[in-house]
Amino acid sequence: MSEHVIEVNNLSRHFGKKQALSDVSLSVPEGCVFGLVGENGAGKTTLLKHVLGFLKPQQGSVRVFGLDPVADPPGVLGRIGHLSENRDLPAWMTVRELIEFTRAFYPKWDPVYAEELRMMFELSLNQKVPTLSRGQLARAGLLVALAHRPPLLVLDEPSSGLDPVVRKDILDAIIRTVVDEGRTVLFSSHLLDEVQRVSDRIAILDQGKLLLTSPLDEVLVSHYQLTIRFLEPQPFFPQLTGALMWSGSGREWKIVCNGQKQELETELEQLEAEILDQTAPTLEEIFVARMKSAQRASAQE
Ligand SMILES: Nc1ncnc2c1ncn2[C@@H]1O[C@H](COP(=O)(O)OP(=O)(O)OP(=O)(O)O)[C@@H](O)[C@H]1O
Repeated sequence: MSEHVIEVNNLSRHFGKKQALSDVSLSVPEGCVFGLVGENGAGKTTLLKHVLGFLKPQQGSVRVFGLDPVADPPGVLGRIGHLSENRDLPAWMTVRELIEFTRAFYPKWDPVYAEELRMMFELSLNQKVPTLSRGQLARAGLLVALAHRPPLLVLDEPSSGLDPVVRKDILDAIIRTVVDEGRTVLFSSHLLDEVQRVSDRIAILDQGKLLLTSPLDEVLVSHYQLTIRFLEPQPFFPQLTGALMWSGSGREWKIVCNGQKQELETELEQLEAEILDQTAPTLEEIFVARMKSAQRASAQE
């Protein structure tokens, strides 16, 4: 098997006139937590469905464990723990039946771990699936995704419906345990602080296009935030190399930038502007800056 658990090459997908994915290429190395981020409708679920083999690529290819997930569903799905966006669990079952039913599909099901997770998630065996709250549904979905100790976990918005305490304590613990055991996690999330906390690598999707895919620490060190003061008030923010997003008015502005600082510093000198402060932006600030910059670029096309 290649060292990449998932390889996506030039994947494109449209639904009617809607281009949901456009020439997306990325790879997920073994043993990594890969966070997939993007606004609503960016194409995250569509990408995950291709990884699971639920959608066939219209263009490009997807390989999971070196296999085509559409051609070999047992070879791929049997090794994946999956939490879907809609948590679509069988509505007629109790939690006990859900556990027994799912167990039948997985020879490597670990009943002791399943029980540990059930206790941790405070799920009662006799509760019926339709009566579970959103948070309980997510926890039940996570339980059945995890209890066969799959080498790959694919989680679509795992935090959605979980309260902050559960989210932080349980999700982080699960994700770290999975990776400490050498397994791999691919998850999508809107919660950028969470993605920053747990991910080794990230990808940002914007309207079906891949804006960036990189190790998280590289993303963080290649962006910086400056507070600058001009000699004279500026009616508009001037063009500056690497500036992705700016806010402010008059003489003082805050900017989020990407890339080498040297060129920007020279430009600031020429504009008689001084740097008052430099900080490291959070992933959320970088994400917003990248989206704004992409929107400006597409408005100019
Ligand atoms: N089966 C489908 N039929 C028609 N359009 C679809 C279908 N599935 C997805 N789309 C469209 O493709 C685009 C990408 O959808 P997708 O669900 O992948 O986005 P997402 O990033 O997961 O969004 P969210 O964060 O809201 O879950 C959206 O415009 C969506 O409406």
